[in-house]
Amino acid sequence: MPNFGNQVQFSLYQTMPNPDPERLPVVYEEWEKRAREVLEDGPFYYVAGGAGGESTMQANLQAFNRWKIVPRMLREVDDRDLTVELFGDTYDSPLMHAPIGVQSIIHPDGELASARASAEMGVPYITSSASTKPMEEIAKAMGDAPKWFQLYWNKDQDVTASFVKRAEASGYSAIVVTLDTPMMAWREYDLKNVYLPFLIGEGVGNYFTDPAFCSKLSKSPKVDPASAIMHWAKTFGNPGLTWDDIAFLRKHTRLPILLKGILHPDDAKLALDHGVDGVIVSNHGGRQVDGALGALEALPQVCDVIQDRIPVLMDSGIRRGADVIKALALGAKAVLVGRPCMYGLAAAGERGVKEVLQNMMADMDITMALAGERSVSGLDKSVLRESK
Ligand SMILES: Cc1cc2nc3c(=O)[nH]c(=O)nc-3n(C[C@H](O)[C@H](O)[C@H](O)COP(=O)(O)O)c2cc1C
Ligand SMILES: CCCCCCC(=O)C(=O)O
Repeated sequence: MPNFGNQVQFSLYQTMPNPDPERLPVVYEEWEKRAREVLEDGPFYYVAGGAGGESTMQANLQAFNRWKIVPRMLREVDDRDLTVELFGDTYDSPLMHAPIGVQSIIHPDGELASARASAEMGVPYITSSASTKPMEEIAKAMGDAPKWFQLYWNKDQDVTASFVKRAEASGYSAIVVTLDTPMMAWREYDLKNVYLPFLIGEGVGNYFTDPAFCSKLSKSPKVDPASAIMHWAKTFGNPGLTWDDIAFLRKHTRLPILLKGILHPDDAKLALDHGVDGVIVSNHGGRQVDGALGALEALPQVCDVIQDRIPVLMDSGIRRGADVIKALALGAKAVLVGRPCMYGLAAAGERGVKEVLQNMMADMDITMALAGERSVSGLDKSVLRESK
């Protein structure tokens, strides 16, 4: 994909001197502002808010400011390579669409719009267990485009096993197990707004179409949705899980397993000891533990422990191309993009998500070139300096 960034940049400049007044934002803060304009308080703050006083959300952004790029000159950066290899597959770029549930609260097309936009951009889409649309429908909307499945480990092991089986059957090529959400955090805005999407039936699409889940109900979700939601609420989270349970998952799938939510180096070591295939350094976008460290702060230590034996990915705070470059230079193989895509979805549906991903990819490509690097796989710490 040589000069991808410049092509996107020129197509934006081509509208000079009369830019289309309807054109979509380029600036991240303007996407967020657009989302604020179109969404009610409940959904907007569900997306934009974090746990407690949101100090972790702030830490995520501040962590990127602590690292500065030190550009190199005269390094023949005309042809660039954004591709990355993960689990034997080659992806067009190191960007992935983060698993995000309940997207119908943001746009009526919900996950279908995000998945299609990701497919168009060659960005792997990670379908959330808490999607409003069933995982099979999302997979179908994407055709052969790359897709992974994110698992919320249900208290009912039959449901967990069934989700993994359905994901395999519908063409997902990796399982991302999110470990940091055994229960909902203390989210002040949602409590203030008395807003929890699941209680109005959003985010249960995968459960209400699951044979194992439905077999435990006395009436089908269609006949008695309120009881089905109550059953969902009782079984959704699984705070009793331990590292020993990873063996159960390994027994139920041949797909690569990645653990999402790893921040502590000791947990990185345990992940290796338990034979998983990858880890994702993440604090869930500051939505779970208030007062936690920024995800980028945790990345170098996790990478030190992993020592390239399995891929390390990261998310939480990726907003612009430079953030991607910093995360890759500190050892991430790829990054997950979360809230920016959701603001794109709110503002302009599928087109909005595509625009956000395309611009981030272009920005990343140009920033990499200007920093003096030709390929994402060549990025390392030598391009960065830590500012005290
Ligand atoms: C509205 C919303 C819903 C989310 N739903 C899920 C989910 O279902 N599963 C999951 O693993 N992570 C979920 N996440 C966390 C994201 O995958 C990702 O870790 C986070 O958005 C990264 O932070 P950032 O968006 O601030 O960069 C959600 C995040 C948001 C904003
Ligand atoms: C009951 C907790 C559900 C959380 C699912 C969606 C999610 O991960 C989020 O951050 O919101």
